[in-house]
Order: sequence, then structure tokens, then C-alpha cells
Amino acid sequence: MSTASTTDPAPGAIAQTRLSVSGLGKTYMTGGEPHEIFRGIELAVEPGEIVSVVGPSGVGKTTLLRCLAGLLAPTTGEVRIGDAPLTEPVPQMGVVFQDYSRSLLPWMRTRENVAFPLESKGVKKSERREMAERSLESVGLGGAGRKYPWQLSGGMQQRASIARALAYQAEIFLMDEPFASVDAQTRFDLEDLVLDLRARLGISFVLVTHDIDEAVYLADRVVVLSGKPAEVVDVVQVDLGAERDQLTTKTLPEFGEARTRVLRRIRRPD
Ligand SMILES: Nc1ncnc2c1ncn2[C@@H]1O[C@H](COP(=O)(O)OP(=O)(O)OP(=O)(O)O)[C@@H](O)[C@H]1O
Repeated sequence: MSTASTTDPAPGAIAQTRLSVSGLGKTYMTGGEPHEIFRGIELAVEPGEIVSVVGPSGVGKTTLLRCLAGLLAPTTGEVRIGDAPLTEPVPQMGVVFQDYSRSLLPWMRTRENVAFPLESKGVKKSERREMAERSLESVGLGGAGRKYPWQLSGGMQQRASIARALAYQAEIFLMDEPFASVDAQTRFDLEDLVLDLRARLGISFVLVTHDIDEAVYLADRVVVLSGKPAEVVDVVQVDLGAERDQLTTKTLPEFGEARTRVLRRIRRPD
């Protein structure tokens, strides 16, 4: 594990917040009819842990992530952040969606986009700017702060979204297909940024992805959702250690075994 660097948003600060979920269920009402999406979800994400969530299209992954983020109220059960029940979005959690083009405000420079949410926290202007610059440096975007989002590549915009949550001192990142819209090499770089932020800052991640290789490469555990209503049909432990490498990790037998098991469980949940 690498040590905290001087470009970290809060050097030396290691995330300590735990996210847990018990008996979580969600039912949407559509046209007056109840539509139960998932039930009985149990999940705990420890500080510094990376958990991937996979499952067939439409199974309820995004709905689950929105419940975890406090953006959507569950129908049963509860989400806890640390010891407190979660009822609304909190600064300790940062949410990163696939559609980076809509997450940054086009009329603000990147540095201002990152600093902007800190205003509501009452952070002074000079400090906001400094925190934004540190966060941008922390995701490899030092020097890009003066550019507008539309002057950045897709991968750089996703880095800026991550920097914004870092500046806000998020300790848990909830990511919904965050790298699905970038090219393969950029995707690998962003995956490695996730591992780097975990190593340096102890940040934990819940990652929804359709890409089984990505799910296994990044995760300590892969949670497989399946069924109607969806339930957790498997939790695959990924024993690949904290340090991973795009070239070698994916050739390891443990990687292949975890990948095969996840695929099998998605296709044949019973
Ligand atoms: N606001 C809503 N109101 C009613 N039904 C909804 C709503 N949002 C999602 N659904 C339904 O809930 C189910 C799960 O949707 P969700 O987007 O969570 O699945 P997903 O696993 O993320 O899908 P995908 O992998 O295709 O992105 C789908 O049947 C969807 O139509």
C-alpha cells in the first residue's frame, strides 16, 4: 500500500466510514400496481473495501445504488452510514454516474466545478480553491483546473467528477457504470485510479458494472443479484490482494476462477 501523498485532499486522513444495509427491499408503484424490484439485501462495506455489484440488465442494480446513496427511499429495511440511519444524501458518500457529460456544469471551469459544492459546506473561497486543486492533482488532473469541462476528454471529465467528491471529502464512492463510456485504455487507467484512491486514502467503493472482468479486477467481493424480485444469489470473494495489475492479475488462476463463478451465477442463479 502506498503512503499518503502531499496531493491528497486531506493528507494523512484515512477514511473510516462503514456502509451497511439490512433487509433492504424496494417496490415501485407503476400504474397503481406494486412492482417489487429486490428484497432482503444484506451488505456491509468496510472502510477501504471495494464491492462490485453485478446482475442481468434490469435486475435493480441502479435502484439499489440510489437507495444506498440516499437518493431513493427503500420500501423495507435500512441503510446505515456509520451508526446512523441514512435518510438523505450525505457528504461522506460521493456518487459517480456513467454519463459524465451531464455531471459537470459546462459554464464553470473544472476547478470551479470541483470547488462549487464546498460553498454549501461554508468553506472559505481561498480554501475552496486550494482543496479543488489538491483533489484535481490527486486524480492526475493537476493543471487542468482552468479548462472548461467540454475541453476535457471523457476520461478526464470522469476524473473531475471523482475529484469533486474527493474535495467534498467523500469516503465512500457509489459508482454506476462509471467507465462504460470511455475507451478501453482510459477505462484501465480509471480502474487503476480507483485502486490508487483506496490504497492512499482508504476510500471504499460500491461499483455497479456490466463488465465481469472489471468487477473481479477491482473488487474484494462481487455481489451477484438475480431473480424477480432480485435477491443476492452469491457473494464471490476475490482473493487477489490489494495490489493489482492490468497485465498480470487477469492471467492469474484465482482471477479466472472468480470470473467463471460470477458468470455462472448470473446465468444460472439457482
Ligand atoms: N422510477 C421508477 N419507477 C418505476 N419502475 C422503475 C423506476 N426505475 C426503474 N424501474 C424499474 O425497475 C427495474 C430495475 O431497474 P434498474 O435500472 O434499477 O435496473 P439495472 O439492473 O440497473 O438495469 P441496467 O443493468 O439495464 O442498467 C426495471 O424493471 C425498471 O424498469
